[in-house]
Amino acid sequence: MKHIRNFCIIAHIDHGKSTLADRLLDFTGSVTEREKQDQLLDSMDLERERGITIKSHAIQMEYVFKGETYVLNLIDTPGHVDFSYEVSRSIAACEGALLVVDAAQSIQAQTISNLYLALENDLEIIPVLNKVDLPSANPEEVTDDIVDLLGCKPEEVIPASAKTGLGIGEILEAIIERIPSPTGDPDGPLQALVFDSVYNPFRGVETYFRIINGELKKGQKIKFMATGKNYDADEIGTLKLIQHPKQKISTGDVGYLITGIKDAREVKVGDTITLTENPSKNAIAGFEDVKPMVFAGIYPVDTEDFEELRSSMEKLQLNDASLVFTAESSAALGFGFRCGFLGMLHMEIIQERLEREFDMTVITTVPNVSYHAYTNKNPDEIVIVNNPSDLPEPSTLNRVEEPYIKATIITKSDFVGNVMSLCIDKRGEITNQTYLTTERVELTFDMPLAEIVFDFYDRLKTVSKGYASFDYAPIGMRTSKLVRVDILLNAQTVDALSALVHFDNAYHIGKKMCEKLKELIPRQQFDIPIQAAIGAKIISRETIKALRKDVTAKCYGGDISRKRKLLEKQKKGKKRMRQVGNVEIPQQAFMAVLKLND
Ligand SMILES: Nc1nc2c(ncn2[C@@H]2O[C@H](COP(=O)(O)OP(=O)(O)OP(=O)(O)O)[C@@H](O)[C@H]2O)c(=O)[nH]1
Repeated sequence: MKHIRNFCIIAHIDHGKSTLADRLLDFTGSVTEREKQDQLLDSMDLERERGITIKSHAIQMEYVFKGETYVLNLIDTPGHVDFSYEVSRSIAACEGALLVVDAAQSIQAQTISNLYLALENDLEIIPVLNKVDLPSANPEEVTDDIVDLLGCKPEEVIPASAKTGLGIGEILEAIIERIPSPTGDPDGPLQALVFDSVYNPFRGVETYFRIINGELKKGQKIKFMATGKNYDADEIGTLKLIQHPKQKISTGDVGYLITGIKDAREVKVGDTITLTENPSKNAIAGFEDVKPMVFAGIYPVDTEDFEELRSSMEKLQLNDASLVFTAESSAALGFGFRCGFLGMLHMEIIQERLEREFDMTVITTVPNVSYHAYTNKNPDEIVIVNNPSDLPEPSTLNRVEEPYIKATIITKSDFVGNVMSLCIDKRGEITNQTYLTTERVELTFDMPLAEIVFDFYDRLKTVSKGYASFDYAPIGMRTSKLVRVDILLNAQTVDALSALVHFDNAYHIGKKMCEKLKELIPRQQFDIPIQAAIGAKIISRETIKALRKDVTAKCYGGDISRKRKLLEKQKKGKKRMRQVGNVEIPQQAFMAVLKLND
């Protein structure tokens, strides 16, 4: 145990976490030339393309320092706010963290939020000033920022370049000297923290764990404490670039476990593994069942593909336990699924995977958050509203609560005004404003999560010219005055276009929706009225004019009454069309509410 170090790397997106991890692997000789590939840890294709680490993985290195061999377990953490629970569990499996800060960009929102997670878990922080090779690097100033943030000494900050390899030796030395070795009772009952799991189509779910107390031997009967299920530890081992099967894994170490589980949902991140015989009394604190934050409908473009979509979604769920879905039907779109996602990025990933891996063409409806509604009949009973159409009738509605977040934004002082007006426009209430330096300001807001779902990132980028970083954490439900704005096309409500919005914005949003839909829906053979309504009350109207065939074209000369007759006839025809005619709505129209400000 004395020779084990468990650490993670925390950083803002693009500050060089993956590159640094690669350099550490190189330096410790953990990778052979043949295995060398850029960004080794990002194994999913999608991850590599997007250049972000979606799932956390772990890797073991060995390093000889002062004549002794140390085992260094690097636990990789995902870099996006959607996966912050996984970050928190990875952090809980470590004793130390490298805090990587880009020498050109300095501290950003995610640097801070991840740092807080690490400090909550009493991790030893090793600050690394990365990218010092960049011409735009500003090492002195950024070192000062780090010193201010951590209250450390300037000489504790390690200047490095994950690109050139500068400082990597110092970083490894600091990991060994500054990060404490694991503590724990090797003879106690087994307690192993699950910090990640990966689906392998051939071997089933691979569980990654860190042993807090006790030891695990191959073949033992084990129990997952949160799910209460028992399995055999068919294979255990340590994770190098490939898996190394072992007979035993002991206190303080990190490893993988294969039990033949075929469904990712049976292995929950944050769960505690113990032995079926002589189990631990307590589970490790901090387990949460992650709940989806954002919901949207996913429908097959061709209604006949519904069953195929179902089987694709089921397969996706086998390897992504955070995806949830239930069948639903929409009057407008037919049969489909209401899906729950961890956040907007997760939603995009699922949509993309459906299209790439399963060759499905799908329509996604406007994402929304999960609301709590209460009716007058049962004011204490929560009605969960994951779909705007589930909102009880306004007349029976007692109140609605919506999820709120604490948003942290770091920006340049020049943009404080812009960022503030954006956040206030998004129903945010400012709670704090701190000047990190004379140039850089940290703003915190309490904001409805729903407003983040609606085009927040893009607008933040625009108003700050790209100089703002953003992170958030949920802070619970708050009562809000929410109403459902329905959209009627051809006097028929299109349920898939409904949105829950704040009462004060409803008229404005309804009007904009109608205008946007008018742009997006192609003209057809008949007039299409577009209306926005709250309950029975129409609040806005636009009309998509028909592509009118000029029936009078052939009728040159002649008298006016004949022309009129033809026009009357044409009108009648159109009326029939209106009744039976199906308005063709393009996919963008379902997302129109997200793009009202374009
Ligand atoms: N010049 C220079 N570029 C670097 C250095 N370290 C990383 N980069 C570059 O910075 C970009 C982002 O690096 P990544 O390692 O992908 O960043 P990351 O923090 O892992 O990003 P996420 O996984 O998205 O959180 C890449 O283009 C790297 O090549 C460095 O020390 N110097």
